Amino acid sequence: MITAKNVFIGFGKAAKTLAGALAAHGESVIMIEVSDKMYGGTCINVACIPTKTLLTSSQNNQLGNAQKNYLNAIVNKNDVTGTLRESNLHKISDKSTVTVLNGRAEFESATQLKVTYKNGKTDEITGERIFINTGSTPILPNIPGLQESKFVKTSESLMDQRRLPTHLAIIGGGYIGLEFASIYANFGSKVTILDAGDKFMPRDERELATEVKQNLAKKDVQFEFNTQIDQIEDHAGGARISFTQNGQARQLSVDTILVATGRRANIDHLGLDRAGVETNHRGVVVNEHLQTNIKNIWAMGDVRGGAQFTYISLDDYRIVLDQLVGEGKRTLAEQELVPHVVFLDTPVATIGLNEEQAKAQNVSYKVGKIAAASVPKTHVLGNTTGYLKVLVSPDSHEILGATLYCEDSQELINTISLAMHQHIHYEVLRDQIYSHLTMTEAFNDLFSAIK
Ligand SMILES: Cc1cc2nc3c(=O)[nH]c(=O)nc-3n(C[C@H](O)[C@H](O)[C@H](O)COP(=O)(O)OP(=O)(O)OC[C@H]3O[C@@H](n4cnc5c(N)ncnc54)[C@H](O)[C@@H]3O)c2cc1C
Ligand SMILES: NC(=O)c1ccc[n+]([C@@H]2O[C@H](COP(=O)([O-])OP(=O)(O)OC[C@H]3O[C@@H](n4cnc5c(N)ncnc54)[C@H](O)[C@@H]3O)[C@@H](O)[C@H]2O)c1
Repeated sequence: MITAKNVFIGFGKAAKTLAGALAAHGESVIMIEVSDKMYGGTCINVACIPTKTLLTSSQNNQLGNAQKNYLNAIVNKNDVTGTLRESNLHKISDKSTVTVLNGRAEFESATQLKVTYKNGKTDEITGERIFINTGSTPILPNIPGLQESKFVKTSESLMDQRRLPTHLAIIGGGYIGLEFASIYANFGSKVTILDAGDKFMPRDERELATEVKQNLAKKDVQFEFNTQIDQIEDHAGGARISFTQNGQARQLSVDTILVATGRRANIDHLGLDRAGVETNHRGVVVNEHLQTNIKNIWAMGDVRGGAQFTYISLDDYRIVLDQLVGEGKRTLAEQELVPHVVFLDTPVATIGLNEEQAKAQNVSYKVGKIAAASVPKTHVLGNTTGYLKVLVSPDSHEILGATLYCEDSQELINTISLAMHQHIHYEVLRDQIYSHLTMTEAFNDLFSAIK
């Protein structure tokens, strides 16, 4: 029997950060991670870091042999994730009060876990507090032939494929579908996105969706909406996708298929019923402090069924830490207003209300919009695509929302987020002295354009 005050299931963003903080308070910690290829969690190893590394490589793509460029990028991506995995492991394991166990954890009761190692041996673990941070896993839709096909990949397995697809079909046009479309199109694959929905980027304003779609189409990314996939059949060198679109039967033959139809909480085989932990269709049920119905058990990150982002998992750590060693005031309420970024060649970053939502909700607003091409830095960067748009309240002068489709929008959006959270009047951003030459200086013109 191994005992610690704090036991973590899964080496995710929230777990590793909370484990480090509790160890810094001198508390004992056991971190259980099922895969030695996953120290640091999903983001580091198979999600954010490798996709953004591949995106960067694909943008710096040399002319010449596309397969060679792609293979070099995969090798580089593996180097980056390997380095970060190692440093993430040591950040925790080097602390004197922390033990990292490489095995699969499951509950035996509310205070006891069993860990099963690769060699079949097991250990019994007891913890005063247990934290579930097991992440999420791809949803594989129930399509005949999908599970059996040799050519069907998930985001994780596609990034391990060393052959550049000639024609990549992506089932699902959400975050993963769009980001992978951008990456693989840059490397030279033809890409077709098949989505069940009838709208491109349904959560965003049409003006944005139209521009993004046109720019992806210029890279030979094709879109098929309203599709219902009926079957996938392998043939020599590829697979045939049979689908129905607006009542018509259609087929598409490709050499690789990426399934990107969402992710579900990783709660299978955790023995949550033996601990009495309540779950629902989204994942582990938690209150606004991330406590489950069992007093000594918390759930953080994707597994608790909320928004699936690394920065949300990181904020979950803050909520729990505040309860354990702080004032217990921090709750999920802080997460209601957060930025969203889709990392395309020209990244899309949004927060709060867009103009269509403001109109639909009868919110009074003033709007400022400038073309990305009016920002000098976009010319230096060689990408003048897109626009920057903000909505402000005519009464409070606070920012209601922003839609930024331009170079470095993933960075710019954080300043807008800060201003919104701190209730800063838009004139402050308008009149601020920004360094030159930067994208941030666009705020002078953007907020001056408010009408
Ligand atoms: C392709 C892709 C790209 C993404 N890009 C971004 C992005 O750019 N920005 C962003 O904010 N978010 C992005 N996300 C989402 C982000 O990766 C996740 O929201 C985040 O990693 C979830 O972290 P987590 O803390 O919930 O747990 P995770 O990091 O998922 O960690 C869970 C860990 O638990 C382990 N585990 C599972 N079961 C057990 C068990 N029984 N015993 C022991 N260990 C177990 C797993 O092996 C894993 O290491 C992306 C996701 C994907 C798939
Ligand atoms: N930049 C980022 O922050 C980032 C990047 C990648 C992933 N993520 C996270 O990972 C999560 C999962 O990403 P995702 O792209 O898998 O999910 P998603 O929810 O973003 O998109 C899923 C898409 O699949 C479509 N779909 C569902 N079932 C289908 C079917 N049977 N046939 C055809 N289309 C179908 C949906 O209409 C939707 O457009 C995201 O929600 C996000 O939280 C974040």
